[in-house]
Amino acid sequence: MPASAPSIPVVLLGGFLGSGKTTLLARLAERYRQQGKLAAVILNELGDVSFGELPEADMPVTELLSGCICCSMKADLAAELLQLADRKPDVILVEATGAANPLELVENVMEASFYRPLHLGAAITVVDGPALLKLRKGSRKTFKLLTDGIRCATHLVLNKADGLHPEERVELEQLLRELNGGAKLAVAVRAAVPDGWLDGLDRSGRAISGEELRKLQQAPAEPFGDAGPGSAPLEPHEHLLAVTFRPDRPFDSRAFERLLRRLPETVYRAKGIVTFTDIPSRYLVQVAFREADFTPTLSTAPDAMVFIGEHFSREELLRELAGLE
Ligand SMILES: Nc1nc2c(ncn2[C@@H]2O[C@H](COP(=O)(O)OP(=O)(O)OP(=O)(O)O)[C@@H](O)[C@H]2O)c(=O)[nH]1
Repeated sequence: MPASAPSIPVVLLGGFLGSGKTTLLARLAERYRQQGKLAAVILNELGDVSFGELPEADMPVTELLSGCICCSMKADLAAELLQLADRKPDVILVEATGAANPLELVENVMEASFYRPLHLGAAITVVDGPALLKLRKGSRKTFKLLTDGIRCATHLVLNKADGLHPEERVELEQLLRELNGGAKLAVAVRAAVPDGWLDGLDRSGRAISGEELRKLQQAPAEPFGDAGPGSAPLEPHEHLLAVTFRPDRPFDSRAFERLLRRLPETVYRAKGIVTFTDIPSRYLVQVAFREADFTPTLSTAPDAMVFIGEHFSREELLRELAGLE
């Protein structure tokens, strides 16, 4: 590698399932487009299908499906980063799965930087405010995944502020500052972060150093919550389950909505494309913590839904879904 080769910033977008990573990614991609910069994108999904949630844009987009770039697809991430670096984009945006172990991710990007002129420009963690309030009383492993993500960020977005009471917002801002006082914090609705927050996002100045990373890995327990002490060594996220359903035929929209409302609370995320018998358009369906969004779509991808969560029965869910048809 020539010593003078300009280093390409890698911007990591992490955050728990459904927190708003893709929403932020679309905003960042649009910002770079307006600036006449080439952004390359790596999208990672735990499930084996993707639903084209990014708006059409003239940029290289690579999808890594059926695994997580923090662990099982670590080598795929490295290979993609190296290949993309050879195309010399101005920035590489990497959207992780909502289940990724953030510290592993940071480490994996840093490893790739040994082989090509690239560096970790920023590690953004998007936090779903209302979900964080729920999850701190829930599963310990999931809460730890969330707080690890908050701790290792250079930039934090407290998203879905539209679902927070003012006092909850203050409480969460305080929690985020306690967990990571050094990160640049933005409070946002639909990941609409202020311009100032984005300035210098891809600069090489503030990135996590190896020493900081080691400190994070030894970080002490969470300051509050029912999750209990969190100083145990990093755990994988195998407790999270992803189930894909591919319907053979369209079904009734009302029965589907009823099914979504009946899902266990621990099915944190569901998304997909479906065709209904009683409505003409096909729909992109997004469910995050029981908040459902239906958007008409012109996608030609086949119908499929992915459900991600913990402590739920794959068989029971698939049986209920099959009952819709
Ligand atoms: N109410 C509300 N909904 C939001 C906000 N930001 C995003 N959403 C919705 O939350 C859902 C998930 O948003 P995404 O951007 O797809 O989240 P994600 O983190 O990329 O999701 P995964 O990668 O699947 O984990 C979508 O239905 C969004 O429209 C927000 O600030 N407020």
